[in-house]
Amino acid sequence: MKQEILKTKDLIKKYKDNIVLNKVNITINKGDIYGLVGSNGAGKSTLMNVISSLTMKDSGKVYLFGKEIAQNRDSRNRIGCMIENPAFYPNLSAYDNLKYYCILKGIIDHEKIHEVLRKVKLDNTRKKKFKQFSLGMKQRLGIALAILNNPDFIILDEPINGLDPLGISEIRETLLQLQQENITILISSHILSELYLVANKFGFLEGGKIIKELSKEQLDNECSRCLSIKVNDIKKTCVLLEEKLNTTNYKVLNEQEIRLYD
Ligand SMILES: Nc1ncnc2c1ncn2[C@@H]1O[C@H](COP(=O)(O)OP(=O)(O)OP(=O)(O)O)[C@@H](O)[C@H]1O
Repeated sequence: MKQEILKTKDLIKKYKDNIVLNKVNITINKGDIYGLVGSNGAGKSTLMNVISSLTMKDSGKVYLFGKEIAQNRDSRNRIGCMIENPAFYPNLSAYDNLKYYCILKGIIDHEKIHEVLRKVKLDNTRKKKFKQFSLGMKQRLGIALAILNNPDFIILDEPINGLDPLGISEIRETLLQLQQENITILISSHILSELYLVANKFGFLEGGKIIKELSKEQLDNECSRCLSIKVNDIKKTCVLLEEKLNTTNYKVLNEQEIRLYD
C-alpha cells in the first residue's frame, strides 16, 4: 500500500456564516501530483492554507505523513509552499532573492541556492532582475523557494495560471523532475485542461465540497465519449453487444447500467 502523505477528514472552515470548506476529505499518496480543481471561490486556497497551517480550521482533521498536524508540528518543516504570489524584490536577481530567504529561514549552505535554481532551470539567469522575468520564470522562482528547505511535500497554489503552453510545459517538466526525486505535490488550478497536463490524481472542489476524487485513468474514462445504457437484463445485453454488435468495448457499471465506448 502506498504511503499516505496527506489526508483530511471532514475538514470544515467557516468565515462567519460562510462555510468555505464543507467536510473536505482528500487523500494524497507518496509520489502523487495531485491536482485540486475548482472555479474561483471554490475554496482551493483556503484548503491549502489550512493544510499548511496558515489558516485555522474550525473542525475536522489534517494528517500529514501519517500523523495529525495538531500533534506533530515537525511535519510543517517537511512542507514547502507557494500560496499566493511570494514576495520577491523586483530589483534583485533570482540568486539574491533566494539568498534573502535563506537568511530568513536560517539556511547557511548557500550552495543550496544553486541547486534549487538548477532544478527549476533558472541557473542561467545570472544578474537578470526579477522584474525582467517572464511570468513562467517568476512562477518557477516561487517553486525554487518552496523547495529551498528540502521538503517532502510541496503545495503550489495556481502556479500555471495565465501561462502559455511553453510556460506550462516548463512547469510540468520541473514538477515531473521533483516527483522523480520523491517529492509529493499538491497543485491547484481552475482550469482542468491545464492541470490534466501535470497531475496524476484529481480532486474536484465545488462550493467548498469535494464532489469527486479521480485518478487520471478514471478521469479519462469519465471523459471519454460513451453511450450510457440502462437495461433490465445485464447478461442478455452483454451477449447482444458481443454477438450482434461485435464489440467488447463496454463496461458494466452495475446491475442496470452499461457504458458502451464504441
Ligand atoms: N480571509 C477571509 N475572510 C472571509 N472570507 C474569505 C477569506 N478568505 C477567503 N474567503 C472566502 O472563502 C471562499 C473561498 O475562497 P478561496 O480563496 O479559498 O477560493 P479559491 O478556490 O482559491 O478561489 P480563487 O481561484 O479565486 O483563488 C470565497 O468565498 C472567499 O470570499
